[in-house]
Amino acid sequence: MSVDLHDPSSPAYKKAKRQYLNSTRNRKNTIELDWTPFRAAEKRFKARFPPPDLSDVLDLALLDGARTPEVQAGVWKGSSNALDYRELTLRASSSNTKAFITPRIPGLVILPGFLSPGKQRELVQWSLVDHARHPNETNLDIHYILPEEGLWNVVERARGDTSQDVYVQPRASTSELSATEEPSGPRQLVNNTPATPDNFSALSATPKPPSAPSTTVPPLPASALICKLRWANIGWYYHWGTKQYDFTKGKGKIDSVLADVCRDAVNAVDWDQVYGPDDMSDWGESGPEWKTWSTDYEPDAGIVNFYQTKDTLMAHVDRSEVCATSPLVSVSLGNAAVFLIGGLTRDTTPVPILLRSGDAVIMSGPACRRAFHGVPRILENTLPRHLGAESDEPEWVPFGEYMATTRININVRQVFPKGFNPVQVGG
Ligand SMILES: O=C(O)CCC(=O)C(=O)O
Ligand SMILES: [Fe+2]
Repeated sequence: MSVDLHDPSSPAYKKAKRQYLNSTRNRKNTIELDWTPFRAAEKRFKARFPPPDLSDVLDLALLDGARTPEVQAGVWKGSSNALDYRELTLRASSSNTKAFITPRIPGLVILPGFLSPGKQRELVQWSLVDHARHPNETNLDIHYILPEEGLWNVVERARGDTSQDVYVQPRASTSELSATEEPSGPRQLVNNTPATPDNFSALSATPKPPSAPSTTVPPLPASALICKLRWANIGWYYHWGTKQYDFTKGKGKIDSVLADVCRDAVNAVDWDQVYGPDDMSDWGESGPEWKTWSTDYEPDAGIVNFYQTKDTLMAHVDRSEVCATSPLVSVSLGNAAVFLIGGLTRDTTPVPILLRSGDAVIMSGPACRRAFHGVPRILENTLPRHLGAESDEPEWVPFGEYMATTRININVRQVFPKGFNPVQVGG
C-alpha cells in the first residue's frame, strides 16, 4: 500500500488524495501559525497524504553497503547528508559498530546497525516472551487481568489450536461506577516536575494511587488483546499518573541480556570525543560525570515500547530520573521510524533522524537528556527480511507476523546518580 502511495498515478494515491481533501475541507489554514516548531515537524511527518518527504531526515544506514537491501526493500529513505555530523573512533574496535555525533544535539550519539540480526531477534523474543508479562507491568495490566504465563505465550499456544485462546477479562466489572477513565490512544502527557536529588524526598512522598481500570473495555481473546500491547516496564516501577518512579514497590530486575547491550553501547563510545575540551554543558555540582561512565554506568529502569504502524509518541522529556545526565540507551527493532529531537522547549526546531532495526541511540548529558523528543511516524513496510515471517525457522514465524506491523523500542535509563542512596534519602 505505501508503495502505491509514492506513485501519484496509482489508484491508491488517488483514493488517499480524495480522502485527504474530504477530511481537510473545513480545516483552517491559520492553525499552523499557533504551532511550535516541534509541533509543526510532528504534523509534517504524521501526514498520511501526501506521504512526507524524508529527504531532510538523517538516514545513516545509507552509509553502510551491507544494509542496501534493507533500505531498498522498504520505500522510505532519508538522506545520509541531511545533517552535519561527525564519526567517532570507537573504543571497542573489535565490532563493526560505528558511532556518530551531531553538533546540533550535544550528547546525542547514534550507533547505526549496532545490533546484529541475531541479537535483534533475541531482543524481539525477549520483549514478547520473557519481558511483557508478570511481574513486569504493562499498559494492559491497568485494565485487564492478564494470564500469569504472559499474553504472548498464550497467543502462541493458541496459534495451532484456537480452542486454547482464552478470553482475557477486564479488571473492573462493567457494572461498577466509572472512576477517572484513562483516555484511549498513545501515552498520555502529564506535566511533571523534573526530578532532582534535592526534591527526591518530596516527589517520593507524593501519593501514587493505582490508575482506575476502565469499566467499558470488553473481554477480549488473548490473540486480539496482543495488538493493544503498548508498553512494558523495566526495573524501577514507573507511575504513569504522576510520571514519577514509585520506589516503594522495590526495584524490578533488569535482565542481563538487556543490561549487557546497554553497557556495550556506552562502553563502545569514547566519551572524550563526545565531550571534548569545547564542551559547554552545565554538569551541575557533580561535575563532568562522563569521565567515569565506562565504569559506573548502571542501567536500572526503562520501558519497552510496542508501536503499531499508526502509533506515535508525542514530544516529551524524560525527566523523572533523578540523574539528568547519565546515558539513556534506546534500541530500535522492527519497522523503522522518524525520531525527532530538539531542545529544552518545543520552540527549538527538532532534528529528524530515521531509526531502523538494530540502531541504537544514546541520549546523554544535560542538554540531550532534557531535550524534547518524540516519534511522529512509524514507517510502514520497512521490516528487514531477517525479522520477517518468510523465515527458514518455523519458530520465528509468529514473531515475524507480529513484527510485520510493529516497531519495538527498548528505552533504558539510569535513575540515580553515582553514590545516591534512595533508601537513606527517602527513609
Ligand atoms: O521510540 C523511541 O525511539 C523513543 C521512545 C521514548 O522516547 C521513550 O520511551 O521515552
Ligand atoms: Fe523519551
